[in-house]
Amino acid sequence: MSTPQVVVHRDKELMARAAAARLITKVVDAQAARGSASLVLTGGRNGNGLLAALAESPARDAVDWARLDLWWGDERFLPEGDPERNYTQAREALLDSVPVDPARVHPMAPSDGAYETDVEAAAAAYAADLAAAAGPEDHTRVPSFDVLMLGVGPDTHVASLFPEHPGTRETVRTVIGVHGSPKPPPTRISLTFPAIRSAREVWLLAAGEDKAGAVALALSAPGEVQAPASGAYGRARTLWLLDRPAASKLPPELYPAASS
Ligand SMILES: O=C1O[C@H](COP(=O)(O)O)[C@@H](O)[C@H](O)[C@H]1O
Repeated sequence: MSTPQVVVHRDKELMARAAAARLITKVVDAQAARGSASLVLTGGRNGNGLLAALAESPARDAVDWARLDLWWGDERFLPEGDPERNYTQAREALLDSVPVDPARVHPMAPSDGAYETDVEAAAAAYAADLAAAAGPEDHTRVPSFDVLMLGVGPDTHVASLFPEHPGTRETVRTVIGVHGSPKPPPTRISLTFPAIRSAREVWLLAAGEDKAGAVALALSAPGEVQAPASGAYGRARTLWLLDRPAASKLPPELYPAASS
């Protein structure tokens, strides 16, 4: 478990641009060191803001897009192409404008796909895909993602792990079907904490005043069942990327004055 580090940017636009620059460097370094890189994408406003900033960055051409594996932290279980699907939004924000290798892009199943409306089967299939991609060096049933990104909801949810929901107590499965989500749509697929914690780095993204309470609560370590964002950490690094409004309720010792 890595101790959370907090970086605060002036506003959400700067946060998205800085996070995109950070991500490009990370991917380029991983590709230089290991030949390829793997990322887990998040849905939500901040995750999509980062992808849009990446699409606009001239430095995006430094990434070898064909040597990048892309996974998702969660998905809204909706038909293929639905505008609310995290995959659809990621395509619009970035993926349709960069030369990714389709065989290395791993969206979670839609509700009209191979598993139809059986969300448990769809979750099990994703877990099997992750297990197949994990090498012996990973020592777990999921690959050692270079960076796993998570948007933080105003209720402290991450991926589709909501406060007090059964998914927050899952210790065996790496991917679960989520039923009765308090945020629409009610049916979702989500990585669990065991999968999230296998990442080298976990980055939590939060911008806006409506996230301030969630950020302060999660970083005061109340427990992952009550505040799921507090249970998301990476093996080597856990990074909270915030804008000033989202950081506004943090205690001063956690608010690094030097960040801009
Ligand atoms: O529904 C979801 O919400 C969270 C947070 O979204 P935000 O718009 O409040 O930033 C997101 O991280 C998750 O992937 C998504 O499915």
